Amino acid sequence: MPLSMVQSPPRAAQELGTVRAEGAANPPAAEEVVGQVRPVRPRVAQAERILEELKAAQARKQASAESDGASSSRRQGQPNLLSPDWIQARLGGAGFSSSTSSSSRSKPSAPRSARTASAGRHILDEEERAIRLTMLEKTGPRYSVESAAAYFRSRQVEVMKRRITVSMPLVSFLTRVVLDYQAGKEEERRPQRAHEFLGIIGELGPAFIKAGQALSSRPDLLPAEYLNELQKLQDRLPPFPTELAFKVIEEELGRPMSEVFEHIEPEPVAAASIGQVYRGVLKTGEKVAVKVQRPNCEEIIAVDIHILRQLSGLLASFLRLLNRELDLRQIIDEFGKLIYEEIDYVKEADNATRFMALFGDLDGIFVPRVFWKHTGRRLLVMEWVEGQRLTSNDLDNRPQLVRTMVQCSLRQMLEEGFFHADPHGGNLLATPDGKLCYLDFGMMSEVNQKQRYGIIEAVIHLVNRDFESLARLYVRLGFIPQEQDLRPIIESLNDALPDVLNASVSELNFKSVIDKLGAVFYKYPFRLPEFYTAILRCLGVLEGLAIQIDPSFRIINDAYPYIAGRLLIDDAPEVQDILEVLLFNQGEPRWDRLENLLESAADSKSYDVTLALNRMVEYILSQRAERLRYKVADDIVDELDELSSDVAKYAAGLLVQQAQLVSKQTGLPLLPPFSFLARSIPSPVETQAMTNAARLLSALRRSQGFEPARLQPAVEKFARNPEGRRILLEVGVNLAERMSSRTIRAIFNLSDDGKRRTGGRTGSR
Ligand SMILES: Nc1ncnc2c1ncn2[C@@H]1O[C@H](COP(=O)(O)OP(=O)(O)OP(=O)(O)O)[C@@H](O)[C@H]1O
Repeated sequence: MPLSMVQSPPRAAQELGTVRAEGAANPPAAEEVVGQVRPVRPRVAQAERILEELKAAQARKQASAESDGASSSRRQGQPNLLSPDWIQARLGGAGFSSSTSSSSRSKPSAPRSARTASAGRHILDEEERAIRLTMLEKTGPRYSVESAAAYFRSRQVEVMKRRITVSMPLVSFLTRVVLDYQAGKEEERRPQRAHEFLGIIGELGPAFIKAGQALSSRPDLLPAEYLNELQKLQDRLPPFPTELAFKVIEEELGRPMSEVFEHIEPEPVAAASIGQVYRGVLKTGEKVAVKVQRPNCEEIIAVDIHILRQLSGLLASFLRLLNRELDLRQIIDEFGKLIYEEIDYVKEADNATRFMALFGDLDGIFVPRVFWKHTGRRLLVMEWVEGQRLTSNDLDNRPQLVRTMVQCSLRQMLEEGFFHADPHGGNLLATPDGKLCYLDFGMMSEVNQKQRYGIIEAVIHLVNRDFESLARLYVRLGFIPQEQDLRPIIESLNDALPDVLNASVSELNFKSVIDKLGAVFYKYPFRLPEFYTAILRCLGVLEGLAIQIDPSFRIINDAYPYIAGRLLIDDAPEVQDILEVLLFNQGEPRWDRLENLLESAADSKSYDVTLALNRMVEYILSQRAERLRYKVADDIVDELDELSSDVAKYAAGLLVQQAQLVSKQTGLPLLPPFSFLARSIPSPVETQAMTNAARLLSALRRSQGFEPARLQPAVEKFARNPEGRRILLEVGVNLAERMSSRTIRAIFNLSDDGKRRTGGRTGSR
């Protein structure tokens, strides 16, 4: 693969950056750019001196705080040592903005909790990050169509050569597919063509490999055969020469490597499309992983995206012949933004720092620390982690590691909304002390609160096979256009999923659900946002990895209890909306679903049943449940009435049975009242109402946080509320009425079959 196809001048990336920063229509000539020197060197010494001062001051501050128990430094008028302003002032302030604004694309600085969360081990990371950012270029590489166009205007010949290399295999491939289509053989030949496509993409270099990987999780764009082939794309390329890597390291450090590293092994431990990783030791003694970007990586990627955009019209006309209408430019631009994030190692370091702050202290999780002081846009220095691959047979705690991995991923996606979107085997290690270590923070994804609720809702509808609600949710989330007729989609979902979902929750294989859903996404005009495809990919990868370790593993087995627990304890209005859709059908309670939810949630560690019951009380008393609560109360009366009658009959039947046994063993006649009861009471059989109640009680008892005493405040709250009192009174009176009428009927031996309710829990099953 001609990686060096576009040989740019040494500072071409900087030039791209210059054009970006200035938004100039005419790019500066390459020679002018080569002459630019970044003001890194003098600042290194200066900033390091400041860092030393800062560390010393920090130590003094801590010591004084420990001795007098107060943060006296502030009171004595000392500056806030962490403030970017202070750092900037010490640097002379020339043209550098504050740490957080110095990179407009960077995530906000790791939250303060980062320091408390990972206290001790990483106390100075944030300060080092702030200092380091003042030394780096203001912004990292940023995807800009205009800047690329301006840059490549003066490099037409190189672009043309690359364009021929790229377009030949792509156009010839698409021609073959169109011919298949016209011959009515496209579906039949799809697996073969998908395989050819994989070969072509793999040969075209980093931008295409990354694009192929991104496409592999886009069921709305490609059929399953292509997705499956593209998922095999190996992000492994032959390593580039170590001398070049060391050159990049020195450029990024702004000084000789020997000033920072005691030693770096000459052979990389891994080489991927964007960079390669070396193992080394810092002068200060720490073992580190040194990730170095391929030389000219930004230009290699920029030219390919530029060419893809140029070819988009032609490619789209091929797709039209296949009856696919796609906005290729928009898709390419989305991809461009993603890949540009990946080639900025400061962004990756930011991700790692943020990830550590959020998850580094969780039980069983390890996140390596970033050495900010030595990290740059093309160089990432991280703590070296000794560990084995998760799939290694030598590990004896693999099932535990899998559970930790799944629980941590769910927490990332559904609680914090910041998740590792590429948790494959190479990015997860098992450490010698039994922890799960995450590596490679280049591909992270974010989900906002609303989207998180959307995911929870989608899983709930899927598990309950409520495809109508699922389709409506997709419209609400903007995956399907508003005007789309939903009936065929609901039908397709129904047709596609019953086989899969007929399995019990514990047998449900997530990959097959994704595949079947994917077929529907492909057939109808779905446009899936990045967060959703990232989640599907992440869950699919997790399940695949987990199954390698434990073939019986089903991700939904761990995910559903977690989601059920979240639903029951979260009091956000969005969650109440989901619960209403789930638990009521046109005002009729669906008790079986509540029961399933409570049962599933019982297996979740992050769920507290007392909290859930309190939430239910609050909900029932709330304004929004006004129309539902009396229906709920009626059903409870039915249920208790039926249950008490069944239990009484069962107990009486049991007594009679025992008496009959004794009479048989002793030869004595059956005495009253047993002789009387034996005529009217059938032998004891556990009824549906009793089974349900037993299941419910057992689920409550096994739930985290179940303590009857803790329920008291909720009960009191209910009883003190006027509406609650009215409901209690109504339940009490109705129940008493039913019971007395039942007793009278029993005494006079009248049948009560006609009185049995038809609705309620058992009735709605
Ligand atoms: N901190 C570390 N400690 C030990 N090994 C590491 C560390 N970081 C990276 N590695 C090794 O280098 C390999 C590649 O690292 P990483 O995944 O970060 O690179 P990449 O270029 O982004 O690759 P890809 O995206 O294909 O996974 C890892 O699979 C691991 O073997």
